[in-house]
Parts: sequence; C-alpha cells; structure tokens
Amino acid sequence: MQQAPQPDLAPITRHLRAMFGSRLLIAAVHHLAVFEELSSGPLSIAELSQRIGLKSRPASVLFPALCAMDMLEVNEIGALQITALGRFLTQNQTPNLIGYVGLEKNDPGAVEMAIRLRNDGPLDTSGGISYVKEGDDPSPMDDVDLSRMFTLGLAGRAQKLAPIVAGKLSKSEGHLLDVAGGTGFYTYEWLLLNPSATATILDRPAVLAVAEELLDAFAQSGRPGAETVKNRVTFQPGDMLTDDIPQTDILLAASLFHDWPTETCQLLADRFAAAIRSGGELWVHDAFLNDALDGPLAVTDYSAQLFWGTKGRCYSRREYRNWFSKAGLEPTDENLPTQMDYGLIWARKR
Ligand SMILES: C[S@@+](CC[C@H](N)C(=O)[O-])C[C@H]1O[C@@H](n2cnc3c(N)ncnc32)[C@H](O)[C@@H]1O
Repeated sequence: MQQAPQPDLAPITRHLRAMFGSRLLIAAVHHLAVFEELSSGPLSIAELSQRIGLKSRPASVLFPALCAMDMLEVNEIGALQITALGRFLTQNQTPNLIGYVGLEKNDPGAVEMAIRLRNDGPLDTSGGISYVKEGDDPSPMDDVDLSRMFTLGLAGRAQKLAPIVAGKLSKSEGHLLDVAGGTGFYTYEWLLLNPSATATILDRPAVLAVAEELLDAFAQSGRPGAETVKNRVTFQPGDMLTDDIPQTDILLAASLFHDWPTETCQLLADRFAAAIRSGGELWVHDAFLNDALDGPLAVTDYSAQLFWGTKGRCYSRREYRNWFSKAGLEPTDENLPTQMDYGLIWARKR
C-alpha cells in the first residue's frame, strides 16, 4: 500500500515562533519607541540602534522582523524608514494603533523581550544558556537532567527532518562528522543511505548518552540496514570551540551556528574548514534570513526565539557564505529547501 505524503510541519513551528515576533512588535512600539524615533525621517541602522540603545545582535533581530512585518523598510541608501503601514504606529497619525497595541504592553513576555533587547540577552545567565557550552561557564548541556530535556526536545524535529536532509547531502563512502549532533538522527539516516560510510557525532558527554539510547532504538527499528548503522558510529565527547576536531570528508552543522554570535560563527567556520579533508564539504542545515535582512517572517520570528534563548540568531546565506570564504572554503550557490522553513547550503574545500 502506498504511504500518504507526509505534511511539512511548518505551520506548527510558525505558530509557535510567532509569539516571539509579537513580543518584538510590542517592545518596539511601547518599550523602545522605534516608530517615534523614525517618525521624522529615515535613520541609518547604526544611528537608530544607538538612539534606542541596541547592540548589533538585538538590532539584527528586531529590524529584520519589523521589515518582514511590512512596518519598516530599507530605503535605496540602506537607511531604515517607516512604511505606510508602520505610520499607524506613530503619534502624528490619527487614528493610530498605539493604544490598541499598548493593551499588551505589560505582558510579561513583551516586557522581558524589551529587557533582553536592551541587554543583548537575559540579565541573569547564572544557570547558563540553552544549547550553549562555552569556556568554564555553567551549561545546561553538561547537566544530566537538563541536557536530556533539551536534547529530547529537539528529537521530533530532527527525526522528521533527518530523512529529507540525508537524501540531499552528498553520497559518500567516506566519513561524516556531525558536529553538535544532538540526537544524532541526521547521522543515522545518512548512514542508512550510505552503507559503506562511517560517522562521528561530536557533542557534550551528557548529550551523547541520550544519543546512544536513540541509536539503540534506531538500530532495533527493523528498518532494512538499520542494524548496520550502530557499528559505523563513533561518539566523541568534546568541546567544538576548543578541542581538536577530527578530520572528515563531510562535516554537517545542523541548527548549530544559530546558537552563537557572529564572532564565534567565524571561529567555528575556521575550525570546521581545518577539519575537512581536501575535496571535502561543509554542509549547514538551518533557517536563513533573506540576504537583504528583511524577512522572511517565519525566519525573523525564529530569530527572535533564538535571540530569546541562546547566544545567537538566524543569519542570511550571505553571512554564512562570507564566513565560509574567509575560512578558505568555496561556497556553492545552491539553496536546498528541506521542511519547517529550513534548508541546506554547502561549501567545498579544494
Ligand atoms: C540546537 S542543538 C542542535 C543539535 C542537532 N544538530 C540538531 O539539529 O538537532 C545544539 C547542540 O550544540 C551542542 N553544543 C553546544 N556547545 C557545544 C560545544 N562547545 N561543543 C560541542 N557541542 C556543543 C549542544 O549540546 C547541542 O546538542
């Protein structure tokens, strides 16, 4: 019997992430006065950021989101200006919706979003930041219970996307390194399609304990070839920011760069480029902003969610390709959509 086609689960993730976009809008109107600042004319991104007290990361989350909502736009000289729609969020416009939006201004999520925008992150980071292990700072990824909770929280997403991603990655008889591989599902599915290949999953030790359990279940699933996958996987506990990264033919970075600020992204690109053998490939699976940093809305909402919970945000393909080029890799111009607003880009090493 033929299987019914599986739906793209994007509507679920879009509605989930829309909450963070709403918080940005309320914070912009009522806590940061973005529209009032722009009401007398366009401002450069740097000038507007400075006036409302935003560093580069929060500015790169907020302004693309307001552009995607069609309330701001970038003019021909690269300055931000209010659109015909956004005008209805300024005092000079009668009627306007400032009061109506203001009914939500004390919503705890909107208030906290304003705090995080101004502070470039939460005020209290003593418990560590989700999905991030950096230096000696405490990390939930090194706590047995929290790392299990965070890793299993991503399991369904990875399980759904992994067969699609695996089918689009290059075929190989060589080695795949899945950096910050989490559950490992991308690796298991790829090994199923590449029966002579081997793979390493690098992550924090507590995360890999969960991945090993999931691999056991995968190997016993009864799917043809699944039992061979187990012997072809190596689990490597480590710190991708400081430890030696094993040499590989294909390196996969899935939902990885978006947890980190731009400087760390360049460091990671450099480290990954060094680990890839000549002729090898770096693949990124993520959700990408438009190169013009003005949308799409699903990704600006996601960027707000990542801003809220991690040290990163969503980036454009152009931003990724710049890091790749600076790392000595040759970015290809392929854009391969997967599902849930994610896609693949890749670069090769000569
Ligand atoms: C958002 S998850 C992505 C997991 C997986 N690639 C996926 O798409 O489902 C980020 C992963 O990065 C790992 N990670 C964070 N900091 C790390 C570090 N310094 N070294 C190695 N892994 C790290 C986390 O433990 C977590 O599993």
